[in-house]
Amino acid sequence: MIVLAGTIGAGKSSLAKALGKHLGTDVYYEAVDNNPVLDLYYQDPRKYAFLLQIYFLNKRFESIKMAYDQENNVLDRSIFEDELFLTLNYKNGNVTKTELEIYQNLLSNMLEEIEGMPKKRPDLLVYIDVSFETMLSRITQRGRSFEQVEKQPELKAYYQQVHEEYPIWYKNYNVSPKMRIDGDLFDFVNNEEDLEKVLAQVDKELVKLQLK
Ligand SMILES: Nc1ncnc2c1ncn2[C@@H]1O[C@H](COP(=O)(O)OP(=O)(O)OP(=O)(O)O)[C@@H](O)[C@H]1O
Ligand SMILES: Nc1nc(=O)c2ncn([C@H]3C[C@H](O)[C@@H](CO)O3)c2[nH]1
Repeated sequence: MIVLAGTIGAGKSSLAKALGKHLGTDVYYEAVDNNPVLDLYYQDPRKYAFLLQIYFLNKRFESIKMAYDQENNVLDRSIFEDELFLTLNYKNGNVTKTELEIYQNLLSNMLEEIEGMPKKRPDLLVYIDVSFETMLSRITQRGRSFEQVEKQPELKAYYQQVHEEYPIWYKNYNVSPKMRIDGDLFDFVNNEEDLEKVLAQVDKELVKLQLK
């Protein structure tokens, strides 16, 4: 199991798709399309932050259970990143202390369930690192309406916070082997050569871990 990690718009879904094709495995995407809470959250984070956290956590757990039934697969964003968003929402006053504690308790219960599963943790976490400028331009380019800074200028400060938290989160992540991909340097979406280079980096790591 390979999991993709990284800030909003880093390229997780894009690389997950390419890795799935390259390795011939299924890909479990993050629940964004048909998510009934995400656009509400962007309109009113104070009202919807807790509900969105619960929604994502539940979906993430669902994907993990399905993914664990198969030998090989790729997951778009890890369950371990959810707390980063939760903590930020707490810092920003969007979730209360009680909500924070209830969520953390639920998360640790869910992680205990995962510990009981045959495959306890990912084989490899692939972290896509991008600059703040790249993050913003990718969000603009992708064009999900509720994420646009042009419409809601205050989102820029939130994106800055998310971007600042990610390197700290990655540094502290120690659940599985991990590797970093430079998402500024490699255009693995439009440039075939870059994609080959990135896939080769992942393959090299898989060989090192005796997974390929
Ligand atoms: N390395 C790259 N080079 C050029 N464009 C990229 C790269 N990675 C992603 N993109 C583009 O950036 C946008 C965001 O990519 P993607 O949806 O894969 O990000 P994500 O990390 O899954 O985002 P989110 O966390 O919001 O779901 C898309 O338009 C995609 O085509
Ligand atoms: N608040 C919050 N908590 C989460 O756990 C979480 N996971 C993803 N997202 C947002 C980021 C992108 O807009 C979009 C796609 O990644 O969904 C989240 N937002």
